[in-house]
Amino acid sequence: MSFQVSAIAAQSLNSMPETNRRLANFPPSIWGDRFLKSASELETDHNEKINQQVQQLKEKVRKMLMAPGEESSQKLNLIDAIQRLGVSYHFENEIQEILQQLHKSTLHDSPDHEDDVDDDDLYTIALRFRLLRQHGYNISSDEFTKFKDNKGNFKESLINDAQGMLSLYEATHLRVHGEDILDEALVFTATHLESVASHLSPPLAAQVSHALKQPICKGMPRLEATFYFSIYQQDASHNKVLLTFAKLDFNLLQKLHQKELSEISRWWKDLNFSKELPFVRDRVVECYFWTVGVYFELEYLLARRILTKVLAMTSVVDDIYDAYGTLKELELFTEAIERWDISAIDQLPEYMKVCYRALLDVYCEMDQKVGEERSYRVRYAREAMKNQIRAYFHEAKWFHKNHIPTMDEYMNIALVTSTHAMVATTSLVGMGDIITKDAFEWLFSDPEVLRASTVISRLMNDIVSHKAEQKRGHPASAIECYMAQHCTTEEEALDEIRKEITDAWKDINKGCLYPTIVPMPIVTRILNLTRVIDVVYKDEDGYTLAEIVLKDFVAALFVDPVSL
Ligand SMILES: CC(C)=CCC/C(C)=C/COP(=O)(O)OP(=O)(O)O
Repeated sequence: MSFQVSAIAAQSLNSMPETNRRLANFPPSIWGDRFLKSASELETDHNEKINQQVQQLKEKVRKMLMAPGEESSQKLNLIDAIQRLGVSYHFENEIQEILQQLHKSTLHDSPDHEDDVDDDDLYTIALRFRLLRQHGYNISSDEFTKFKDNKGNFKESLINDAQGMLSLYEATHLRVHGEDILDEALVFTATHLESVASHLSPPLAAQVSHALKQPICKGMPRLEATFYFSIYQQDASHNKVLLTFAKLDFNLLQKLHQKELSEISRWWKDLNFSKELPFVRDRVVECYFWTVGVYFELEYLLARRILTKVLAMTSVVDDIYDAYGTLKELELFTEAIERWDISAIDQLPEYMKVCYRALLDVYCEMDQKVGEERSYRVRYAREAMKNQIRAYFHEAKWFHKNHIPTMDEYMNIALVTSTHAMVATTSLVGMGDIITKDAFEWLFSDPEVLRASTVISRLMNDIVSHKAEQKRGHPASAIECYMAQHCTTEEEALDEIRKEITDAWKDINKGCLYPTIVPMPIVTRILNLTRVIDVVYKDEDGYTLAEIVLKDFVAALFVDPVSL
């Protein structure tokens, strides 16, 4: 779908002379005041009771997890269920301890490991591989060779083992460069799962078709949990304590998210952009969804508030640079951003003043909230935003000159305008003591994992949005640049770009393995940001066309409680 486009001769909102502006006529927000209203309803005694119940159930789950003497395959299944139901954040140390032990026994082939009679089926081996890789252990993929025949193909008999194939399929998404066996395994499992999906019994059939669209490791954990509740419930051997705990915990956290979203919606409404800047996308709810994809846990409350506000403001600035602003105005705004001083506001047209003031206010609030000791974080975040806006201006100049850059030239700038590096930097500002100056320096050194994540963000966005953007008038995207440079068709350009995305995921997987240069929670932010991209830009420009893509996801996370 493409939205209506018009280039109009508009009287500027602040009686500037008549100017030719591109208006994208973005679809309005679908949420209206929905999240604004709910704040007062949220704090109830009822929550307190549920809180107590959750604590009791949590202890029961912890005991199950730490119970000695179970076969490792059972433990793996329990860990997998805990993770997929979205509650592994309660048991990080316990899970780490179990997997560390398992990894040791896998490496040394200890007697414990040999005693495990049930651990050499495809399902269990692939599950163990996935869980260990997900937790940063660089376990070898060689073990999968035993599922090949003497011609080097995966054995035909595996086709009858849908559970095993699904488990292997999920494991392949953690592959790094050079793991040809997992490349082959992905083709093998995806092909056969597609052909058997419709013949499988209900929970497995739903699981397979979901997995083919959204593999676990690329999905947003909280969203995946909402899907997995019903799958797990239909499994006759499911653990009732765990399921009840996970559902109650989900609903409790949802209340907290609703409260935050209500506060953020209030801030957004008070900015009055719908009147002052009616030509920009109104997507504050989707920005909060994005942020919850980066971190959903209770402890990241401040980090979420900071990141959502920056995302919402970036979206406004993006629309001004991509569409509404004239080149002259953009030059003025870019200069004002370099100065980063409220006195620079005088040089701006009225509509830009509104945006500039709101942007600076967000960073002032950030400074106040993090306190003096952490104000260095805000300086990094500000630098990242300046880089971002410089790059926006660069793209705007290309557009006004009708310049189609080479791919290298394009990527140099477009990786910055993807917002990803700026968002990753800003995501650390409100986090706890684990963040140090070194973490920011690392981000600013363009590490491979961040670059890969940025490549995915830019290219996935371009694939789904370039047609509508070109129609309304927008700087060339990767697709136009690639076609012009290599004289290819659009389909050929898309094939090449999709390969780059696949390669970039391998870099991300590698970057998430120990040893990492910075603490894992920092790398996890980058991984989570990439997952958001996979969800938002999989088939459509889900951010702009929020009604088509994100509406149900937003409702699942912030509107509908899980039924018990
Ligand atoms: C939630 C986030 C990350 C908000 C920041 C604003 C933004 C750049 C959104 C994507 O817009 P786009 O698809 O128009 O980007 P581009 O102009 O780079 O194509």
